[in-house]
Amino acid sequence: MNTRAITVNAGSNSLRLDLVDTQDLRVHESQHTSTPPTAPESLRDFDEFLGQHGERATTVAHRLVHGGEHFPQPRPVDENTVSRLHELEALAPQHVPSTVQLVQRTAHAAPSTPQVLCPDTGFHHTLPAESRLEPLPSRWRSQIRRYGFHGLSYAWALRRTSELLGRDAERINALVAHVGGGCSVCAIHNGRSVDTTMGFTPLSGIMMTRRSGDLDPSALVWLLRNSGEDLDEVEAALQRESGLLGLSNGYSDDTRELVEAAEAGNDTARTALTVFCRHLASGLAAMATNLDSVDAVVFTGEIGWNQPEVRREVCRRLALLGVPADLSDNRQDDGPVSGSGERPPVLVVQPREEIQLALEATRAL
Ligand SMILES: Nc1ncnc2c1ncn2[C@@H]1O[C@H](COP(=O)(O)OP(=O)(O)O)[C@@H](O)[C@H]1O
Ligand SMILES: CC(=O)OP(=O)(O)O
Ligand SMILES: [Mg+2]
Repeated sequence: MNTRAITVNAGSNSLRLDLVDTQDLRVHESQHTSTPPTAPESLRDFDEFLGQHGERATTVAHRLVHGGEHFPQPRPVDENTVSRLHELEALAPQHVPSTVQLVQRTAHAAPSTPQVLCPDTGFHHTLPAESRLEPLPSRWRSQIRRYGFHGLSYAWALRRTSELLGRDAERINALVAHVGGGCSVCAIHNGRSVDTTMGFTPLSGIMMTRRSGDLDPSALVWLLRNSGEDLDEVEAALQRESGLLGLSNGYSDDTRELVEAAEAGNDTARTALTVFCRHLASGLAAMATNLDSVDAVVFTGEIGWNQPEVRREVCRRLALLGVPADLSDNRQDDGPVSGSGERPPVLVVQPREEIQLALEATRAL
């Protein structure tokens, strides 16, 4: 029986395509392109991958970064999908327009293969009202609420944490940091998301590699009134020229380059990293206020997985919560980087959104 799903992860700066066996969860083929998903190079790789595997795949599973109100859970693509997705484009302008294009391209390349949209917001459907509400007048609150993102990554990290601790997911309390191109932190209580730092859109919460994260709302008003830049220019700067890239004066959005520069004496790079770690630690400390115990602190996402200097600095700042900071370097596999017997353990989990996508899409069909 054919059990292979194509997974499409249109990130802000990259396109990840994988062919995943939904039974043994092995990845058979991968194509990762480091240009935005609708750049010519990414589209060429997409067409080639779909051409090779599209007709024989059981499904094409797309990561939908913002599910909004229309797509609370994974759902097969139908004739209304594209018009509904258009309504979400403004909420995640770096992600949803790419997904629209890739859904349409798939329908063209593999018309008989069912497509499924898997929302990154889905994992957070358990957020209680106190974490969903924004303190705004009632006339705005029906539109503006907190959603939460990186849900595919959190769902996978929870599954792995459960396997590593040998405890049912429903009995796990954890603080999880997804640190990649976009960054957020999530509090998991008894296996459910109860709070997270990203709210209405993926521009919010803690600072990221290129995105600002939260900003004093008055700063935005001030910029629009006084900076001489128009609305689109201000938005583009917050989405693409801020975060690590902005703080390092355009030097890099990549923590590997910034760590190297900081070690060679570049103070601007060091400051950018310090602010980044402060944001992550503050996010984790804030999320801890939702829990009465913590079974594990988990780092995932590309940076969470492969940047030990960031993990150490973040954990050093969490000493008051009893989080160990004497951590080992990178691992080849998922597991603890804290010493044996230290509590709560600090775990690293390789981001595997493609496996979670394949699992969720198969369930939705
Ligand atoms: N230490 C790092 N390792 C890998 N990627 C990093 C690192 N530091 C920063 N990055 C950035 O994170 C991105 C990878 O994260 P990912 O979430 O997969 O990307 P995207 O934002 O496209 O979804 C890369 O584009 C890179 O710019
Ligand atoms: C939601 C989000 O920030 O996604 P990414 O990290 O892929 O940019
Ligand atoms: Mg990503």
